[in-house]
Amino acid sequence: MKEQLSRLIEQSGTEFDWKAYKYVSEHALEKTLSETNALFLDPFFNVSLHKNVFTQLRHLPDLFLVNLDQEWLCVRRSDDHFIIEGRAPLSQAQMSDLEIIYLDEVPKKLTTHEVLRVLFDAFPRVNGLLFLLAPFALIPAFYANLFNTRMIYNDASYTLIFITGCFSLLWFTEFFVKKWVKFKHIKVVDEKSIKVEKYLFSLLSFSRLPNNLVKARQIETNRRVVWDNLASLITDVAVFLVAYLAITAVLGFASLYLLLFYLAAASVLVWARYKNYKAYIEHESSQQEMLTERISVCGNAQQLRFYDFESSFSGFEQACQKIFHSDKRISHVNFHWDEIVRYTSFLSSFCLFLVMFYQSKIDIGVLAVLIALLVLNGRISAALTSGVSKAFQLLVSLFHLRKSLEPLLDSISDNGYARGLKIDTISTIDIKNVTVNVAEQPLLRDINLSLRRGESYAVVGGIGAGKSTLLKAIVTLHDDYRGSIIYNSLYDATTIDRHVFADSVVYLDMNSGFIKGSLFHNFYIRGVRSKDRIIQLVRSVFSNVNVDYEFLFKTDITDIPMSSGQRRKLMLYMSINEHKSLIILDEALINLSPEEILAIRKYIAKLAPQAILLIATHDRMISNMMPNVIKVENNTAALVKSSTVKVTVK
Ligand SMILES: Nc1ncnc2c1ncn2[C@@H]1O[C@H](COP(=O)(O)OP(=O)(O)OP(=O)(O)O)[C@@H](O)[C@H]1O
Repeated sequence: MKEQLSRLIEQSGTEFDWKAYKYVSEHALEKTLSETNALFLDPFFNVSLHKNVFTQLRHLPDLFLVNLDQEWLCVRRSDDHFIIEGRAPLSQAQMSDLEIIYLDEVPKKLTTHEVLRVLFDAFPRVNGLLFLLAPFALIPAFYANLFNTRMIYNDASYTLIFITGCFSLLWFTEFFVKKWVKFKHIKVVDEKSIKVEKYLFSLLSFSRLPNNLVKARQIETNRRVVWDNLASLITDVAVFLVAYLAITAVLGFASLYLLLFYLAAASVLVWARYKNYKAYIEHESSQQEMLTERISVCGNAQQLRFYDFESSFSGFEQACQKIFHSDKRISHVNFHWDEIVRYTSFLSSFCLFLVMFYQSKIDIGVLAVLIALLVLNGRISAALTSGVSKAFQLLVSLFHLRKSLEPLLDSISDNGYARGLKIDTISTIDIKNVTVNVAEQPLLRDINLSLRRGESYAVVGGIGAGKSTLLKAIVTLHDDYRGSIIYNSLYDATTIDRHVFADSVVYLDMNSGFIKGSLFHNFYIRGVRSKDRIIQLVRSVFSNVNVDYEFLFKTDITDIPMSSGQRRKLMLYMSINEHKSLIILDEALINLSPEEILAIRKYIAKLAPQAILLIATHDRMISNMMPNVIKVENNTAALVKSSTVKVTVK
């Protein structure tokens, strides 16, 4: 059992205290699980093991342990099959009603500061080896000093070749160890990066931030810069220390004068770099603006042809000018920086010569290692300038990380961090004394509505009346409201688990799009998993296309040419299935012919006859077709036509 548990934990990739796990003895299952649960160390998720019997196959997680004939086995889900190592895959029928153990991961509520601390903690420890590699920096110095020895003037050149061979060996050793450290660093960084992405991905749907694409992109680029720059910084500090100690070993007390020079040089370098901190920050923010501008322009590329070119370009041009301006400032900064670096290196040689000049009066022998000291001195000034530069980039990246993380994390609603209540199906929704606010102003007041299973409702009203906002509030996409929205007469909407929404709710509006990936993937993530059904539905949408393996599983959905109607129809078919008990279509039937609308309606009635169906529409045909009508007007919403109760409208 313990072995299988460790396989499950290992395969999940979560962080775990393996050392302490050694001492967990196998007791009764529940006790083993609770002792194991105490050992999860994941910085981003609260992880816990659970035992359960899943009656609904679709609720099975992708990775779990199953109790088969008194033996626990690790199972991975692949489409509709369940893969067990060393055994034939199990079918759905074989899986039903079995006891399983699975991992549940709930995102932790972290502040920006805590996320940054996790990023620092995640810095690959293997980079510590770079300190040990620093003495290799002495190789070029020793080698260059060969010219100061008699060996080079020896008649037999093979002595030089032999010595060079020995030095090359050392170089190669350093190269291979460094390469190994680099690969390990990249491997760990990749593993940690995916965790950060998983954390942000799990919270994204709870964010109310309009431009979280730009924020997510900022986090993506800057977290890597932090890890990479820290590694380089370690190398620079180590090389500086080793090379300086080597110089001290030769020059003794006199090396202190050099140290004073390095400290002065470091102060000038820090000043030169950091005085342009603002320029770098501005540069990044104008890059963000440019990205937002490009997204807007590219997203409307075809429309541009019908706009006035000069006026539409002038908006874009302003963003360009802003970025050119900051580019120019950065170029100036870098030009000056390069010159300061060159001059620092020149001055450091001068300083060394000066120290050597006086030191040679005390000990003439130091001149024998002049070349070695020159090389070491060069390494020190290179490490100094590179160190200051890396530390600067680190600081800039941390600034951007903070600036992106803060608004993103602040915008996450609290239910993103909690496991809510699980309900099998949504049978009623009661909206009680609800006042919905938009931009902190009441938009809809005192709404009281009861939505019942199997009933269909049209939601009508003028443009901007608040139909979409009301529908969003029902499915917790809009949470600025007073009053309560109660599911199944008992549970407040905000306390319902996200899995319930994924499993039981369809929410489509005009902006709903496909997720990058194959057609099959798009059906799969929306809960339609039977290949036969998918093929049948795809054929009904693309009547002239050969629906083969390539089309279904390989071609990216964004590369499939389709009309607006086909897009809309496909989206509806891939979202509706027999497990849906709440279907919200906010203007999602536009682009469809009356026949198609009727067909969709029948499809819903056939697959999910007990679902609560809400259709927000301006289309009279659709609202006339619906047995119940909710009218949103005069800052409130009320049922104006009902299949069960006669409603009188004043
Ligand atoms: N995120 C938001 N921030 C500020 N105001 C908003 C936001 N979303 C909607 N609104 C405002 O709330 C009001 C209602 O918008 P909503 O989209 O709910 O209307 P609607 O009835 O669905 O309109 P339509 O039929 O045009 O789609 C509008 O005045 C709109 O400007």
